[in-house]
Amino acid sequence: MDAAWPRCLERLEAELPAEEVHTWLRPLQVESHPDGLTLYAPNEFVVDQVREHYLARIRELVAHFAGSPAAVALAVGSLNRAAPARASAAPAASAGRSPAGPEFNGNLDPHYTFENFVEGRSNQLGRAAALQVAQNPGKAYNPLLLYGGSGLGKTHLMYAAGNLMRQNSPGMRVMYLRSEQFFSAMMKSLQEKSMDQFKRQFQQVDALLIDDIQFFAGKNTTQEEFFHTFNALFDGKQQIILTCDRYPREVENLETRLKTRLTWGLSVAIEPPDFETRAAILTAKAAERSVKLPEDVAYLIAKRMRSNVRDLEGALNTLAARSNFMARPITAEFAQETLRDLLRAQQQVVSISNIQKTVADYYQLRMADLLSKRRTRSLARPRQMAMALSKELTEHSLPEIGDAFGGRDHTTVMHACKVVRELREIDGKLREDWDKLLRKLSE
Ligand SMILES: Nc1ncnc2c1ncn2[C@@H]1O[C@H](COP(=O)(O)OP(=O)(O)OP(=O)(O)O)[C@@H](O)[C@H]1O
Repeated sequence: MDAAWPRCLERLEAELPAEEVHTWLRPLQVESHPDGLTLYAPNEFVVDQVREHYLARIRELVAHFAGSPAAVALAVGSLNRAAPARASAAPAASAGRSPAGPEFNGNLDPHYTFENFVEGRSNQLGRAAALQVAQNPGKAYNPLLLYGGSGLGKTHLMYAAGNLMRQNSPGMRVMYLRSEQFFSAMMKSLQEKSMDQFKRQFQQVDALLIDDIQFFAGKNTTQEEFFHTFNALFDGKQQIILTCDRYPREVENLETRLKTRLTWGLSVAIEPPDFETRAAILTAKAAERSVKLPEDVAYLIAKRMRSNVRDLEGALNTLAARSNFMARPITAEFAQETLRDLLRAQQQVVSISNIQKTVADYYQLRMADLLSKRRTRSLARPRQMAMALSKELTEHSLPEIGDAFGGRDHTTVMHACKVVRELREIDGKLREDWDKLLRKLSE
């Protein structure tokens, strides 16, 4: 019976999307008996999801691998200790919360930590804020809201904060939920008239981490419920960490009072990583997976793929798999060949003229002025920005960029890149302009 579960899980991994396995099945702990298994889930949401969507298939597979009929039971709890019956769970005032229940021990992926998060200018603030919160939960910033485009590391930072909180205080009850999970659990509780129980779960946590709250847009009942949950946690000084794909005030169909609450604490933007950070992420991920990725290949991919970190990882995975499969080392040529379509698709996005137009629009200048020989400051700085962006975002050489800017010398372009790089360090406004332009051009 002991071997049945790992084999069953392996089969389910082949049958189901990785995310489902990761969210619902991997957190389960298994206890085998002579006549079957008990699967312990970290909380009731997981029990419900597993029962509803996977239990029948799990039963089939366990019977198959055990070679005999087998009973499969589901329960909230862990191998060491089953959870007390729900009804006896103490309603929680902050100070009087009961000791850590096993129902709060799951759903955080331990793989995502601060150690394996690569820091760069695009995520420096977010990382620092998440670290602060993890070290002083409920005290530093509440709520902490991380916002920004898809695949930029928001969830990674959120997990890292949760994992560090648990590492620092092993009894700490940290609950991670994607907004969809909050929504479906709430709907179910409404149907079953068990809202008290639903609410109690949140009152008992020390930290609640909710991912992708833009999902609440247009769902009024969920927003209402979340609003109350939020207030109760906030009043109890329980830490709240949230992520959103944009600044909450820009999310349509989100109640104003909720938008206000969400930004009460600290809101930090996570920006697309710059070239150096992209290369460092690739190198770190390759090392983590023992993939031999030469520096020039890391630079090649980082230069061309600017959209998000998830795509970078995808490119690395593709390279590693093909290199393994074909028993060929990863070289620049191999990478060009393997990632040809992917790189071409990315490269088409930005041309120098596209950059010039975007910069001219941004600073409300005419193209002709941007490309002219006039050197007034109001023109010179935007021109330097456009040149530096062309170097950052395209494959063109310095002389080619000079040519495209009204026939300027390549040393002028080099100087522009240097000026912009230095100013980005000391001039907040210019840094903001740079980030906004990068974002516009990477969309
Ligand atoms: N700075 C970084 N260092 C290391 N890995 C990173 C970094 N940024 C992102 N990643 C990785 O990129 C992948 C996508 O990140 P994550 O899931 O956190 O993105 P997200 O911003 O939450 O996106 P979404 O809004 O789509 O959920 C993860 O595998 C994560 O580990």
